[in-house]
Amino acid sequence: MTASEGNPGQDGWTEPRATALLVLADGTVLEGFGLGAIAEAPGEVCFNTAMTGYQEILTDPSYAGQIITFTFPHIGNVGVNDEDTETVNAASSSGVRGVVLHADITEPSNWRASRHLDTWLKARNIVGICGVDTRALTALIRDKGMPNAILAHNPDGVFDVPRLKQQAAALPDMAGLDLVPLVTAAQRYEWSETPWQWPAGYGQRESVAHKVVAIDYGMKRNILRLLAKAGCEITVVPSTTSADDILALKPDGVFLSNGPGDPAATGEYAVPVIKQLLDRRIPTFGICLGHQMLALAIGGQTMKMKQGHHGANHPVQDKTTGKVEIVSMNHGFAVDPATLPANATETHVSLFDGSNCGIALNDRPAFSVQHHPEASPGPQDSHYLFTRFIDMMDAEKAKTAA
Ligand SMILES: NC(=O)CC[C@H](N)C(=O)O
Repeated sequence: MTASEGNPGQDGWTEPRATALLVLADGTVLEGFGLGAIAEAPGEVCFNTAMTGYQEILTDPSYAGQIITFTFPHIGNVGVNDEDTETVNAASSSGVRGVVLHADITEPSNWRASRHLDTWLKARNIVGICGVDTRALTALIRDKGMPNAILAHNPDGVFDVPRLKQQAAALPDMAGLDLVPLVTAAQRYEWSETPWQWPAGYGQRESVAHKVVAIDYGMKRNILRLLAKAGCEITVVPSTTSADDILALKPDGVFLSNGPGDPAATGEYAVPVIKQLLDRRIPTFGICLGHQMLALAIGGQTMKMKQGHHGANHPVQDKTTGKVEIVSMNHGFAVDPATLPANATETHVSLFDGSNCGIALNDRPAFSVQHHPEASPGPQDSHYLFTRFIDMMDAEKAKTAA
């Protein structure tokens, strides 16, 4: 059912009846028209300000347990294709649970499109709603923080609102939730694909200079492609892989991936492993959840943000160079810079709200950033942060050789 088709009201065809409801934990009910899967999806509602890249956003495993409200009103115009999916397991539907749109989805208009977004949402079991005043919902999130909610879609327009309200109010807080097990790889695998280039599409790594183990907390393909392009032979390992098993692969460096949920809730398996790798002076690079867990591993703390950062136009300053970058962001937790130990330096900061966006260790070869360089505007196949990681591995190799 789409908004343009509508549904008859109880007294005839005068009023289109709501076929989807977004029921917030505080009892607020937003009505609209259902899209995607016919189901009920619980999640934390965030807003994303990106004007493009919805397929990559909707397939970012970091969004597990969340419902995304797009502030850009027209989503779906270019359809979806078979190439821009970020989840490594293309069939995986364990990421985002729901999507809130202002306008109904139009017919796809793009030469790369292979499907309508609505059909694709159904196939991935993602519930959607359109016809929502997304500006008002965004304002609500900015005022009150990201609420829990249930997004319900029923083409018949019949909803048990009191039950939905009760269930929404009873949902657990995102703080304290470890969602990595939902999205991490079941088995280790090798990666050699490089970024997309006109006209050939995705390529294959040509030469190998470094061996990297990437720990999968919710890995995205384009990060792996940039590592491959930089000359890394990559083995991706599940999130619970021990430090001994990682060291047995003799890595020149370790990459800590992005991922969903509360970084502090991954304590038992992730942080102790990262600590051991740091003690062995393995060069380490972390992005987003990986950044937050590197901070935890050195004794820092993370905290829940009120509205989080989700979008493609966030200004971040690299304090080591003074340069300001416009970056992609997707996080609801942040490292508290006041808790960083003396052997760590804050390297990046958000110019939007001053929150921490990067750290480097002074006594060991390790650094990490909160934002997503592989998804940020600019020359993505040669991003300087990936070069920094390569340089770090080179420097450490030179040191051990000397
Ligand atoms: N993209 C990510 O890796 C997100 C990290 C973490 N789940 C957060 O929300 O802050």
